Amino acid sequence: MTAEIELKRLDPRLGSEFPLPEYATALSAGMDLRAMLDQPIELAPGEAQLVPTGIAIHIGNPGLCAVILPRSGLGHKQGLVMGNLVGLIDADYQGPLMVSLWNRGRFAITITPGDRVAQLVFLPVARAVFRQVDEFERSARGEGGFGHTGVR
Ligand SMILES: O=c1ccn([C@H]2C[C@H](O)[C@@H](COP(=O)(O)OP(=O)(O)OP(=O)(O)O)O2)c(=O)[nH]1
Ligand SMILES: [Mg+2]
Repeated sequence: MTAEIELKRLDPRLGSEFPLPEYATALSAGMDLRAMLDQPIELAPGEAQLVPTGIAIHIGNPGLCAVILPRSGLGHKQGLVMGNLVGLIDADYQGPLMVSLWNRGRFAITITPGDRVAQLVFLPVARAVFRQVDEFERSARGEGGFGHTGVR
């Protein structure tokens, strides 16, 4: 499925010095977001900083949202992940798209302007309308949860 999404280029270096976010391969689910910093920053172990991506998007469709996820290489090898674990972009958000970069590792990480630091994934959303009931029709799981099926 493809979806047309409005995008504003907030940083003029995008589309000139650096490409705008794009899918790297035909079937990529995420497109990388760049750290559009004025100068390099160093994230000390444990530190988080809010970094602009240089774009704004307006999804404008109640059936869609976007999430900002770590890149697996940076997240696993360097410990560069999101300070909010996952960023959720509402369909009515029109502000600058920001990434919270958190160094969860043990060594300082330097981020250079234009580095691809996270990825943006568009997802379908179901909007719930709650219907209050007194009892649920019994399901196979019932109230079991939190590991009640064991590990093996
Ligand atoms: O990593 C992120 C997470 C969120 N946002 C923007 C888009 C999102 O629609 C908005 C609000 O996010 P959220 O609802 O998760 O944050 P909140 O703390 O509940 O803020 P608000 O009170 O504005 O809803 O902030 C980002 O730019 N980057
Ligand atoms: Mg909110």
